[in-house]
Amino acid sequence: MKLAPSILSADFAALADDIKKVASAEYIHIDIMDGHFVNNLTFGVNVVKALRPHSDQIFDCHLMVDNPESMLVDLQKAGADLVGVHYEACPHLHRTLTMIKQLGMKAEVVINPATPVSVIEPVLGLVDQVLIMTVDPGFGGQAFLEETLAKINQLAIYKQAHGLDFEIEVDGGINDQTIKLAKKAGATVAVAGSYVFGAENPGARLQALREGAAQVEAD
Ligand SMILES: O=C(CO)[C@@H](O)[C@H](O)COP(=O)(O)O
Repeated sequence: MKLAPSILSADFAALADDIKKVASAEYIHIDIMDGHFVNNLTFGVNVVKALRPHSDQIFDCHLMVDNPESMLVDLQKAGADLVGVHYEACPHLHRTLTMIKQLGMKAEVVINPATPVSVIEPVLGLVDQVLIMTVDPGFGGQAFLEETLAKINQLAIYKQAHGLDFEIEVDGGINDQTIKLAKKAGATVAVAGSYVFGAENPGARLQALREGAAQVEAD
């Protein structure tokens, strides 16, 4: 499984130093929140740009914002590799995902825990990654919602049945135990914030996640 440490739980005064502590991860997960779509405000395009010279990892930008289309060009210039937009924030989802791809970035669609997989079926042929939120977005440190496991599994089955090729990412409440449930259900990428950056040694936490995931076979 690929790992995506979320800098939402890193030290905001030392982000460049903190991402070096998770250099063994495939992705850096960057939660961009606008205080409208979710009730929290984090960082924007300027932070993506400032961090870019400090890492060669995939910058996985999760947009928890209204009107995400308005920041796509700037995100591309800042060095984002993969951009996730919420189904719940995009009335013209097909167009928004196409715009991400035309800008040369990988496109991801994100759904909240209460949103069914069926609503994104029309865009699954377009995307590089689907993010199934395993908590309601906005804050780190929440408990993994086990109700989302059925959706992960449903998506994995749909992907296989239709011969599609996208990663299935999970985000929220991931630790060395819940990563096993997510992998068994079919997830291929795991975001983890507080479990990684809340520890003295974030690198050791990544290793624990890898060991947890290695103990299970996907369904
Ligand atoms: O998108 C979000 C929260 O909205 C996440 O990326 C959090 O950063 C996950 O934090 P933990 O649940 O792993 O602490």
